[in-house]
Amino acid sequence: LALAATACGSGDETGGSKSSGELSGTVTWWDTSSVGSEDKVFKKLAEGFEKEHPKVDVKYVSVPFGDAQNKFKNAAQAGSSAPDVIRSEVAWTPDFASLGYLAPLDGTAALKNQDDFLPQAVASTKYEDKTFAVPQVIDSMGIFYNKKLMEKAGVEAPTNLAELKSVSKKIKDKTGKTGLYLRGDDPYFFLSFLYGEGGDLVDAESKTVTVDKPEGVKAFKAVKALVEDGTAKTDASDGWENMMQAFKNGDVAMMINGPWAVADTLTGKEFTDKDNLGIATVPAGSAAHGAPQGGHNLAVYAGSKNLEASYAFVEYMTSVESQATAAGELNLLPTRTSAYAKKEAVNSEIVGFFKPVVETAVERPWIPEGGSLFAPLGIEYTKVLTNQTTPEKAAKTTGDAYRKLLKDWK
Ligand SMILES: C[C@H]1O[C@H](O[C@H]2[C@H](O)[C@@H](O)[C@@H](O[C@H]3[C@H](O)[C@@H](O)[C@@H](O[C@H]4[C@H](O)[C@@H](O)[C@@H](O)O[C@@H]4CO)O[C@@H]3CO)O[C@@H]2CO)[C@H](O)[C@H](O)[C@@H]1N[C@H]1C[C@@H](CO)[C@H](O)[C@@H](O)[C@@H]1O
Repeated sequence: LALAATACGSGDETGGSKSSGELSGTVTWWDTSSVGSEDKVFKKLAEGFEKEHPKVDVKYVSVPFGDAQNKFKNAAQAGSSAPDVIRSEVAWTPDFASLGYLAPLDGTAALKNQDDFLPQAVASTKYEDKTFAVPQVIDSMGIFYNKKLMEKAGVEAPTNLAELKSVSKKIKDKTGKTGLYLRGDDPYFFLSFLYGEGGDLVDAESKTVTVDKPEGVKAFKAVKALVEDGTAKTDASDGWENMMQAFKNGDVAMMINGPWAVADTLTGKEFTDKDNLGIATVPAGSAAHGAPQGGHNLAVYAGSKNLEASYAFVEYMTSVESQATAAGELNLLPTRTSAYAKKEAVNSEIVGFFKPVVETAVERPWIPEGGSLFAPLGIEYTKVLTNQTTPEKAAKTTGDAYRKLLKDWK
């Protein structure tokens, strides 16, 4: 497969699979999973596919989550160097599908036992009644806590914002540590507070922007107060690194995060005994209680020259067995109902905790613009947390930006 090795596209030179039915050629796969923890497991799964299809060469390419969406759009638009398969985050999928960059999968080998998938995971793979991706992982958020630190302070995991404040005060008094690390450079970490005040970014049903309603202002006030009263610490940049270091080193007792953070968390000195990691549902706000739905799908590039092998690869990587492996080795949540019955998933406390959480996670509008709502929100969210704007202005500015993005929405 020397040719395949040089193929930067989708195995044009090898022309893909022969009609003989035996799959062959190259499948280039852009994987956005975390390097150093998740990527090892997914690479190994891809090698398993190659063993089953010795004439197929999977070219594994690790692409950082923050770069992949635009990198794929640019490559697909240029019609060259786009991968055959992309790990497409739930909000990217309708965006790519609306641009015609994804192969419809209905009736192909990529889609097996479709009704085995969780309906809320399937939702982000549909566009104009066609299926453009296969759900790989689903996730939501919870409050991670350091049991030893909590015990030392004589406190339990907080169930609402008032308790979050009082628990953090006791932690500070008894251990000198800050209660919560609140990620300030990624607005996804604001959503559970927005839902907690009974708010949301938009209401897709009625095509109404809702982030600038009173509930949105209250949510911005709530997170501002957490930082101002010392309950939480935050950063305007390098939030992921700072949050993970602070929690892994025991500099903070709690962080709000998701299953994708577990593998990395367990490498922290505070969690060599993994039983020291506790996870509870996010704290409720003054009006409601909710966590966002996230996750990733596998999609096939519409211009792939090796569709058959790509379909088979996607099916393999989203199969019950592959999902059980990801659950067992990385505590990631399957998107197939049947995978939750596999022993790897049953034996994962984290999967057991998050299953009901993802089942009740707040649905997001799977519209092409859905992902674009985060950039303007992120700017205002970070400015609120660093005292560069007021909650009222942040809500209004974000709402105005949304109405420019979402034509004819109220
Ligand atoms: C700003 C971005 O807003 C949105 O993203 C939302 C997202 O929709 C939310 O769902 C949520 O994602 C969860 C995610 O569900 C959750 O699984 C986890 O992901 C783990 C993986 O699990 C882990 O394996 C590993 O990969 O690492 C992943 C990340 O840790 O955590 C994610 C949240 O971090 O939150 C995202 C917002 O962050 C847009 O969609 C864009 O992404 C946009 N960025 C663009 C911006 C363009 C220029 O403006 C720039 O030019 C473009 O190139 C950039 O793409």
